[in-house]
Amino acid sequence: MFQLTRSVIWQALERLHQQTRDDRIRDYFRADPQRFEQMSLRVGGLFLDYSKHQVSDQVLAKLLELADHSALVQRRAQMFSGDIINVTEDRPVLHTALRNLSDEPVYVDGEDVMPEIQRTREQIKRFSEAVRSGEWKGYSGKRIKDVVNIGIGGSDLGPNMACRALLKYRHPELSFHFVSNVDGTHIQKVLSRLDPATTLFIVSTKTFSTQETLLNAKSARRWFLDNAGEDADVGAHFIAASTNRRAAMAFGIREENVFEFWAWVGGRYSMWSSIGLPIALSIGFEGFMELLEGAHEMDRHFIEAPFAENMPVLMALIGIWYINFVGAETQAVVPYDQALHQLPSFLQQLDMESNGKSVDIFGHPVNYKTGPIVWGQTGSNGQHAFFQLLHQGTRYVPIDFIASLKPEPGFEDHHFALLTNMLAQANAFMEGSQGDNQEHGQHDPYSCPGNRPSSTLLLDELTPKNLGALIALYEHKVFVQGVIWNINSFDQWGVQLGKRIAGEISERIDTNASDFDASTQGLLQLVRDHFPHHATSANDKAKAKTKGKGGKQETSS
Ligand SMILES: O=P(O)(O)OC[C@H]1O[C@H](O)[C@H](O)[C@@H](O)[C@@H]1O
Repeated sequence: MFQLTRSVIWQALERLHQQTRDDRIRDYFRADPQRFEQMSLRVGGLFLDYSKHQVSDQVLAKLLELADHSALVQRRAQMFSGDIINVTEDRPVLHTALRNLSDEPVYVDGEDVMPEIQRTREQIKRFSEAVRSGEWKGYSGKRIKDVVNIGIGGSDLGPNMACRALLKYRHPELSFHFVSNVDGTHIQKVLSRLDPATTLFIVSTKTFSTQETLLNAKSARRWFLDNAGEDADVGAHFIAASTNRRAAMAFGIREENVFEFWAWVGGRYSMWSSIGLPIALSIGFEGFMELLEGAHEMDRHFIEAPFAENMPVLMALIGIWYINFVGAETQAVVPYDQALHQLPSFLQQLDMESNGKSVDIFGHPVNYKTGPIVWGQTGSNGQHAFFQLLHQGTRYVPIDFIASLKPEPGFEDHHFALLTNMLAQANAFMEGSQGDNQEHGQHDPYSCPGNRPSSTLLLDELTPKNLGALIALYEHKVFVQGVIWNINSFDQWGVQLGKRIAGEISERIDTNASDFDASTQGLLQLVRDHFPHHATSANDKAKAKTKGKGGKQETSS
């Protein structure tokens, strides 16, 4: 069996790490005046500078060999052409088809999926135009003013992040709200500010079985019925984005208002599908198409560019260098752009749910590190919160700085300060500073060690198109890493386990839970005291479930 860590290239990379571990990044620049030109590239409206990394030319060449000798070319072709690469769920992975703007067909089980994707796009177009123009009326004849997306995970983070990022393109008479947490205070707070007669709810859930989303959707419907319309009016205020048409209709959503998507779209890759409906409602269908276009262009780049000039491949390889050879545990993402403040959360799910795996595609445990801990928040706020640790702490954290060049009219001075702060930080992380006592070999509290690496990603402007390209870039980076680690980036059995146990615990609220550990039993007892009324209903449900055993297993998200 092929073992990644025993391969000649892997071992050469380990040796290279020993040889270069004391290299200073700044010395690479001194030795090579062309380093910035050579280690930066542009794709459409995105510019990546990856020169400030502790990666010598030799290391980069060896990392590229690692990619050349991996299954990347083959797996990339398999993904784009609809082969079953999500092996544990027996599915293709085709978010790229959702933004396929070429005339090329994409086949699943011998059938071209492009016509149905186009049909759904048309449906999104018609609906978003009707709501935006005011032609779509609520039950009392008023136009929609507020849109509430109810969803969680991939059914929340993508549209939420994109709507906020593209806020300046928003329809001036529409406001957007995102409810995800099962904590009732979340939905309560949102509803308290809304008028049911002018509110549209989008129940966004691939499976239509996610507990948090269903509870929030039911509370929203109850609020609507208590404060406004009747059952027959629900259809004018609730629509769904789901693969589970039947469950959505059982909820009271009209068949024509269930916006379909397909099992081969993973939750965290779904903002290009009907899950992106809030984006189309906010910025208009044309803007939504521009988002798809940006992603499609990045897809083309990913397919066509040689690895040495391929933005997602280079980002993935540099990440692998830090994770597997240098030993970094985390990856920080710091957008110097307030509109991108949800981006770290989005990327956290994208990366950690995809590559948080410890067995390879054959089910064998891996003996190397896989996906990093992804975290971050906007600069310049982060500078005044956690940057201290990055500058002087004992951890080694590679950083992705992200910013858009074009300032907001009227706020040029703010934007200038924002960008110069970002450049200053990237420089300071690399250069560090020497304290006065350095030469005496004493520990100096003023000195910063430097040699901390970063990438800088610049968008010409934060447009729908550039945002689409940015997100597709990270999707492919995660994909490339998954291929090199030989893991399945498209399942999420850990999350499914949590969902299953949550169901089991809630069913045990009034029964003997002795098969759970003592801690869970003890804690459950404390919970039980507060929910005596739940006991009977949970028990009934448990009995009903036992009766109905053997039913079809719910599809995963
Ligand atoms: O869209 P849903 O079926 O409601 O699933 C929502 C979310 O559920 C889980 O958390 C999965 O791990 C996510 O990938 C998914 O996006």
